[in-house]
Amino acid sequence: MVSTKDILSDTLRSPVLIIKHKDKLSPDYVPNTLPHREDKIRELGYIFKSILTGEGKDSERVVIVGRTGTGKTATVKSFGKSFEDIAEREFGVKIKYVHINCYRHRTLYLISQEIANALKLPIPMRGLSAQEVFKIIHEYLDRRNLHILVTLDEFSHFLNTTSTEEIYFLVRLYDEISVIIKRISYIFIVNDMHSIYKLDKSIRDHIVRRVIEFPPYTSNELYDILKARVDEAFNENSVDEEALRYIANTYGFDKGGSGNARIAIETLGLAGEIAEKEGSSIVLLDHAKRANSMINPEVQEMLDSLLYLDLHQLILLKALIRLLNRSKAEEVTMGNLENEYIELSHELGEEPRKHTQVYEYLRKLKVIGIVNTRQSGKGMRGRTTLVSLSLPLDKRLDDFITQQILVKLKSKI
Ligand SMILES: Nc1ncnc2c1ncn2[C@@H]1O[C@H](COP(=O)(O)OP(=O)(O)OP(=O)(O)O)[C@@H](O)[C@H]1O
Repeated sequence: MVSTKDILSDTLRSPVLIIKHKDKLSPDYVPNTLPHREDKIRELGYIFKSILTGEGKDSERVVIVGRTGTGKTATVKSFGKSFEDIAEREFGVKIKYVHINCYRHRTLYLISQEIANALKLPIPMRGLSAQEVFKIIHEYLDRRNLHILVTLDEFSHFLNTTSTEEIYFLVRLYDEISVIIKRISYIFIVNDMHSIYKLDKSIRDHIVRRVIEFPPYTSNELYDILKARVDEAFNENSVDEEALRYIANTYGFDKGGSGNARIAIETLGLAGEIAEKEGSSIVLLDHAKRANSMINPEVQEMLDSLLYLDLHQLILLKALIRLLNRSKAEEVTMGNLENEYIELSHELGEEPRKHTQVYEYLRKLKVIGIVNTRQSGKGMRGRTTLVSLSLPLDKRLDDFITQQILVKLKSKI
């Protein structure tokens, strides 16, 4: 038996856990709600409705196109599962949703096997061709009065590696096998239309009937997605608003980011882990910044672009770092930054640039993405620009900038 004292002692000494359900942060997890993809689910519903009402005699097809991390897989999987349920419950129609990743299954044969597996359909051991397997599948669907909706995710891998005959067979299935009811419909997922447009028209027209585009997420959209994920995966009140906003702004397409929800969620998860490791009970802005610099591929590009900055742009950046270090604040006013810049310029034997020029430098640093600016809200006298660093204050970054300044100063002599 463990004593109350021991239990309590263990509990009090054990690290603070911020993340409640780690699995809900995994890239494979499909949440119940998909903010900002509701209209896409509706569109899919309209397209495949004809299978339920029996009015469509054709095999339905739709192409889903969008950059990486725009929710294509999650949305389609979520749609497929609900579609199966509602079809049976409310319409008495049996539909099986089958999701196949063409990166893993990039031949017609492997695709036919995956469909058979999903239907739990035993395929005779003797070597059947993919075409024969498709016929057996169709006979089975007829016998069971079943439809299947097959999603071919990462479809470009199939198009780029398989033979024209196989592509032709897959998409012109009903020219090859004669049936009364066409029971197989498709969703094709691609990152761009390139691999489809280069196909012969006789194939392409059987793929591109309808297209649904998934645009990259804006920062406000990412914010809603992250917020919903925080509610599912984290303990209550354990993620600071600022941290969330920072991640959303970093990846928001409208702010120059990639609009990729996967990386945004990954950053959130890592920020949670960093905070936990440090014994913090809340994920703060600095945790998010550090997570970002570990994950974001754009950070390296940002550092590379520092090599192209002018001497005075670098001095301004160094002044910002010095001021942030000294004040231990997250952001500084433009006025203070300018004073620091003037002081540092004098220390380096440089004539400080004019006010308007300094503003121009700041704009450049903002475009690169290394600094953020915002207007102060109420509470400060007048409105002033507040400047912060978008990377964590890190000694390596500081040293790198100092070194670049020295290089530039030397090359002037
Ligand atoms: N609207 C959303 N709401 C909640 N989570 C989302 C949303 N969109 C994407 N996600 C999450 O972001 C991650 C990436 O999404 P998903 O895999 O669906 O993107 P994708 O467009 O299929 O990317 P890829 O082209 O790289 O396969 C997943 O973890 C998914 O759950």
